Amino acid sequence: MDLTGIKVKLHDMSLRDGMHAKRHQISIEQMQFIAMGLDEAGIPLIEVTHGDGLGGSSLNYGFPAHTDEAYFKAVIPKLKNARVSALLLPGIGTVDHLKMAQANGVACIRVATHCTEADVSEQHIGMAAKMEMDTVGFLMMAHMISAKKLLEQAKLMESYGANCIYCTDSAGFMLPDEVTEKVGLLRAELNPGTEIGFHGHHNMGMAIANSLAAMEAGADRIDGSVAGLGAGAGNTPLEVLVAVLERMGADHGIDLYKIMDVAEDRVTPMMDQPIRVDRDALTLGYAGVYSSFLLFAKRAEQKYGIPARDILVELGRRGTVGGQEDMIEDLALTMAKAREATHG
Ligand SMILES: C[C@H](O)CC(=O)C(=O)O
Ligand SMILES: [Mn+2]
Repeated sequence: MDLTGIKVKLHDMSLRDGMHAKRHQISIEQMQFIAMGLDEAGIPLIEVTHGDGLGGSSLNYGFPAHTDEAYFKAVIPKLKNARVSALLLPGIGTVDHLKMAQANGVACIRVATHCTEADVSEQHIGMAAKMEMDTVGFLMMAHMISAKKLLEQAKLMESYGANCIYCTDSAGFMLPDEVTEKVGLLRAELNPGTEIGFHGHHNMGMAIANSLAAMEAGADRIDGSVAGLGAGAGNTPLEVLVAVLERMGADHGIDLYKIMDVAEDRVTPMMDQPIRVDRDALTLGYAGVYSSFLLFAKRAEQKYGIPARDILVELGRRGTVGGQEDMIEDLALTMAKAREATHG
């Protein structure tokens, strides 16, 4: 693979996808400390939002330590160069959230839908584009449909005004060939001016390889998290990706030692548990399950005595998708009752 001179924009997820791993409890001071480190290392884009996006604060998704608005007000004025993005899932986040984000200095809105539901993004993408924001369409769980179907959904988002479209491997299920096929088709068929992005999870240990495959297939933006802080086994670990890109001679614009230090000195010390491919995280990838279900399944294991792995496998078999977090406890309870009926 030759990525010599290939330009890529790295987008940090530790303060948004990382919120899942921290049960949305990152403090204001931690947010500022990490964001400033990322900025100094040259990361151009930093996502700051509840793990489930603007308006995610709820019983279903989890209540955060602070509001999105409080995080924006604390973080954005501290940044010298980096711009901040916010995630928005239509139905959870509203147009009012979008306006609040822009008023607080958010430059980029990423409108996320399940990969078959791009049509629900029309209002939010249209509004963000009209507000002249960097407007991204983010197609989640992209392993669940064919490349052709993904392209159809991507074209819808592009037609609503998105200037960048993401292929999102929410379950960390994809292998490099699938990434090549999907990102390659988006690159070939979308408008040449539309950027392409890839968001990976490390559940099968493939996040770096998949990100490289995405770049080779034409992706302009790659998501990752420092020290991998993110849902499941985490996102593409940014400091590792930067080291690999450095070796390959790609044009990434990041200071390698500074990003390593952010990972080691700022992010790792605040992890509640090691972010690694443990058997449950591996099951997410293997069974194609939404990464943010991991901690819900682990909690259900504690409560009902059903192994998280069994719960996750069943969630995968049922084809559950983001937004169905309430199903996890329901399923664990059903499985516990069935087990009791069988074993007495
Ligand atoms: C709301 C999800 O956490 C978005 C995401 O990062 C993914 O689908 O992956
Ligand atoms: Mn993610």
